[in-house]
Amino acid sequence: MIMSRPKQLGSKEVYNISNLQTLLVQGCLESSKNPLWIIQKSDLGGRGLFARKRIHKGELILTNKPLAVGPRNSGPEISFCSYCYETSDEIKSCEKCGLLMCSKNCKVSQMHLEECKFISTYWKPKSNSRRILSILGRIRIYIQLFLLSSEKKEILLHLQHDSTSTFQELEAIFSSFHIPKEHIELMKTMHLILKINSFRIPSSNREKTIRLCGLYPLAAFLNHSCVPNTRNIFKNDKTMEIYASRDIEIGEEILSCYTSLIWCTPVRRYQLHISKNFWCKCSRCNDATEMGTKLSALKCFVRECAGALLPHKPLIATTEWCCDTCHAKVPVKQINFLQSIIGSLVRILSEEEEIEQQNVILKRLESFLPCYSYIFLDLDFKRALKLGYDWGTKLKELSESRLALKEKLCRGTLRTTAALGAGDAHLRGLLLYHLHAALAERARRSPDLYDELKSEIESTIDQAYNILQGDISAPPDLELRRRYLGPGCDKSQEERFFILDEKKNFVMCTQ
Ligand SMILES: C[S@@+](CC[C@H](N)C(=O)[O-])C[C@H]1O[C@@H](n2cnc3c(N)ncnc32)[C@H](O)[C@@H]1O
Repeated sequence: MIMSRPKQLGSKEVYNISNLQTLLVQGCLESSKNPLWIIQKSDLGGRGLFARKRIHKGELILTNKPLAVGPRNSGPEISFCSYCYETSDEIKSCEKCGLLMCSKNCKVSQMHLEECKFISTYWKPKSNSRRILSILGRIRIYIQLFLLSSEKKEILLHLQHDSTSTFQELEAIFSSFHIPKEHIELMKTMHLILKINSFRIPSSNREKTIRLCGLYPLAAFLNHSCVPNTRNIFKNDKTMEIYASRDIEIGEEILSCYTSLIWCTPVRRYQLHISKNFWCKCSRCNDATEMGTKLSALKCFVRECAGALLPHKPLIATTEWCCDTCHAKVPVKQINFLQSIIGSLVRILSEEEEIEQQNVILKRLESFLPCYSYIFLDLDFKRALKLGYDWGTKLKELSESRLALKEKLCRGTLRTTAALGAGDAHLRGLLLYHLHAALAERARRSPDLYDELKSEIESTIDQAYNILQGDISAPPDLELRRRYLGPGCDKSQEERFFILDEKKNFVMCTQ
């Protein structure tokens, strides 16, 4: 049970990289014995995974099972099963350990039996109140880490940890349970490791589960880039698969993205600093124009000038901003002030569900922001996905103009993500799916248009399928649409469009 606290990553750990490679290959047995990756020292920071051979776009690079999965820290206090993480009102606590569970299946699972023994032996709740028992479910991720095999624990202790984090989130636990002192110390270490290395697991489309994160021992060695060359897929059993989102050359670092591709440089860098404790220095962060997209831009303050203000030295937080047309310079203080006003408007915008109301706020934002600002891109992306799928209106019920808007938003957002060099990122898969859905709906309404739209209807669903297949958050009818509306289907037009009938589609998707 005793584990020593990992040291800060230093030259000794880098020196031990070949041992680490062996440890990871042996400890992550789900990966092939002849991996496509090798662990090496990275210029970005610490160690990273590098391509041992040329990896082609779409190729599976690695498969990784989590060491532990648990609820993300944030989130509302809702009742959920500590094992399957489904939300339910039918939750009862185990009379031995107090963990809350929804069914006998969860209660008799091997995992619960082991954890139940551990909790009832070492951790005593100070009361049996529901609040305290629900805390136990939220910290099961630590219990899973305590119970790892010695081989897996060794990998865990090689992971980088955040030396600056506080333990505020753990205080509620320490004050609610009698926990041995050495466990408290270990939980603090685990907390630091989880902060830097855990991955958000997307929510499943089928079950109502709470928001989860997982610790993936091999994927934890992937460094970050704001223009990554991989995408992650999470399977139903929470296994992660990493695919190449573009071709990766031999010796090139394999990079993941810890943040949103759509956000602009100052926002991404700040979020990475807060969440993962580093200032990103990747090629996109170092390019003020972000591959020519100018997502960070503000309108120039000089009257009559149609130029855009961009950070002069984007890696320096205090850098002045310069106009790309009249070359006027603006101190960062003024920029920060304006950005805080924009931030308040964006907060109102994100709470507003009505497109008409959103448009009023957008008009105000247009006074400060050029049309290519990331704020409009982010909104376009959300609207493209929600139109016909959320806001209480189904695709079939969308007006002609809203359907055309959905198509336009998908195309515009796809163009910008392509300019960023994001390759076959997850977000491109979603946009292609929604573009396909809008085109197919147009052809369903006007069958005469089918021949004209057919090849794009087919290619968009085919590409979306190749990117999203197998992911727990993929649209439920992805596979069905590809089978009926994708390339190579020999059914008649009428038969192919049969699946757009919602009731039949639903029955077939759940079969
Ligand atoms: C999940 S770990 C990645 C593996 C890590 N390099 C190691 O040696 O264990 C994340 C940490 O790696 C470093 N890192 C990852 N990507 C980076 C980047 N683009 N720029 C600077 N540091 C980065 C940061 O210290 C970050 O907190």
